[in-house]
Amino acid sequence: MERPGRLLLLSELRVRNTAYDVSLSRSLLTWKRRVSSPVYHPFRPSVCHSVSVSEIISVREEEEENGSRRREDGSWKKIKEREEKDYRQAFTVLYVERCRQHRWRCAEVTFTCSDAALCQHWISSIREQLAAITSRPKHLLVYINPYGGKRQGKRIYEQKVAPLFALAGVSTHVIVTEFANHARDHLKMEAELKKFDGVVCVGGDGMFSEIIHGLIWRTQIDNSVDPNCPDETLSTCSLRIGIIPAGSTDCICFATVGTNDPVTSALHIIVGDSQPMDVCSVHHNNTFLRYSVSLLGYGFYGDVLTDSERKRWMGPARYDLSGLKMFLTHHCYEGTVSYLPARGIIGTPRDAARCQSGCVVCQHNGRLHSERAERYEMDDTSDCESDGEWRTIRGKFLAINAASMSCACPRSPKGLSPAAHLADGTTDLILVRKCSRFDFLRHLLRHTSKDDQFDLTFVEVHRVRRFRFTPRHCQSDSELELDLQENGKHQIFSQICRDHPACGCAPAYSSWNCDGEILTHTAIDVRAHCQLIKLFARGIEEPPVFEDLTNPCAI
Ligand SMILES: CCCCCCCCCCCCC/C=C/[C@@H](O)[C@H](COP(=O)(O)O)NC(=O)CCCCC
Ligand SMILES: Nc1ncnc2c1ncn2[C@@H]1O[C@H](COP(=O)(O)OP(=O)(O)O)[C@@H](O)[C@H]1O
Ligand SMILES: [Ca+2]
Repeated sequence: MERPGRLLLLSELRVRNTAYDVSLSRSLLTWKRRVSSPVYHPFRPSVCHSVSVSEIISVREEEEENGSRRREDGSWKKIKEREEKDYRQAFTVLYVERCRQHRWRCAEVTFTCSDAALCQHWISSIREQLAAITSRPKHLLVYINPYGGKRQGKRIYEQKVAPLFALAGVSTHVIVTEFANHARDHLKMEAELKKFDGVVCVGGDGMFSEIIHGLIWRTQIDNSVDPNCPDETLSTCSLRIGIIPAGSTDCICFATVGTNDPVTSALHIIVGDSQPMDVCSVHHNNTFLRYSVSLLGYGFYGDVLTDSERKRWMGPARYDLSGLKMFLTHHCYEGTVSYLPARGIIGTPRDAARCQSGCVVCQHNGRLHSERAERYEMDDTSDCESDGEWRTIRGKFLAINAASMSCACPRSPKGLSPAAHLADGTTDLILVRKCSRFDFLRHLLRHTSKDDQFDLTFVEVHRVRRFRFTPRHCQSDSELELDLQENGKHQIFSQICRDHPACGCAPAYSSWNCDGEILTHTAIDVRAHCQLIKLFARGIEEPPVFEDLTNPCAI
């Protein structure tokens, strides 16, 4: 919490008919109960509240008519003659209140004063402070997927989000999508982006994916960048994106805000938070396929997604059923993974520390990345190819996953890669080699417990800037020959496995799950782009240990 700084206003006002010293500085609104007697009173401790100006949602003048005051819901409350005789002028401050598990709520406090001019002075002073915050959005473009998750997107927006935007004076242009890719194409070709301060996505990870595809594509075209070239340095998108969770997994919202709660997300949008985020571009043979911000998964997660699409009618529960089915199926896939390790950065995928609000790892690695990009631009060489040495791994895998962020979600609150960073310009490449069903179950279960899912002999994890994958059936003859020379014996076993599918590594083909969408190709080239987009979020906040120590009133 910030220190109050120079006071702009200090008055004696009342809250529920009790006298308070209320002060306003550029950073804080504080109200402290007046102590009538200097004698220490154990049952009536000095009560002090403070709220950061940056977390005030709005201020409302309370109307008074015939001795009654209008409540927030529009009903009228009689003013008690005896109690508030001289305190009939009132204003209400609406502000962010933190609840359990990273949830935010809109709380309010009503101050009464004896003097109409003083009341107006308070209202206008708070409004002036709010108007001076330039990072707050005033006009938003909202896309609602009415069919995401439990099909509640429209209701969630209308009942929980729109009233908060109205309170905060945020105007909106709302589009309820009519078909898949409606939002993406509207952003790509039609939307008048100059009119807006941000885009809001009401839906799940798949819907968010549509939004970033529209925005990133449009930004590249506007800046004459060729999105088909995997070596191009992409232009960063200026518009921030807000996510109102209304999908099935909602991992991007969970991993950037800490909870899947529409009110919390709406409040992060209103206060104008900003969280940069890495984006991976996925290419096949120098042709652009898709962008990914969370999970790129081949094998297990690709198969779960493919199977679950046929069960969409079940809603979010489809993933549990398909997850169980694919676990029992236990397919393994052969292929070659090559990757470019991230060099010079701080942080590893095995760190105990997590990416949090104001993360120093993201700041440091982000700076490093832009310095390098500037240097490479002057040298006119591609940053990726000259960045280090490629390493290659051939083998049979149950899953090949790349997590550009933790991918924390209600199913796995620590995520697929708990120490991954939102904005460090890297992705964590997780290789789960062929193992028994029992071992794979141990690995999966560790996503839901404190145990380290990477501390198993058949799992390896690398923090990378770029990687390529070629499934065995797409390898060229020369690559296959190289395989044979390197691994002749192993190839003979491969043949035996093919003839006996029960062993679990029959040459089945998987697909890539790219943020919840199935990719059309399996041989891919993936590159992490540091901080390409920004969200209306602030990363995961550390819960306060001792509330009072953070409260300036207590110091
Ligand atoms: C026996 C216990 C097994 C527990 C395993 C839990 C591991 C869960 C990790 C989930 C990571 C999810 C990463 C996010 C993926 C989403 O992009 C994608 C689409 O989401 P949406 O558009 O909202 O539907 N969701 C999935 O692919 C679902 C994966 C579920 C795997 C069980
Ligand atoms: N109006 C619509 N009709 C059908 N599909 C849509 C519509 N709007 C968006 N979609 C698509 O629905 C898919 C799933 O959306 P999403 O909001 O992520 O829900 P879920 O999390 O349940 O998968 C996305 O691929 C998106 O492109
Ligand atoms: Ca990252």
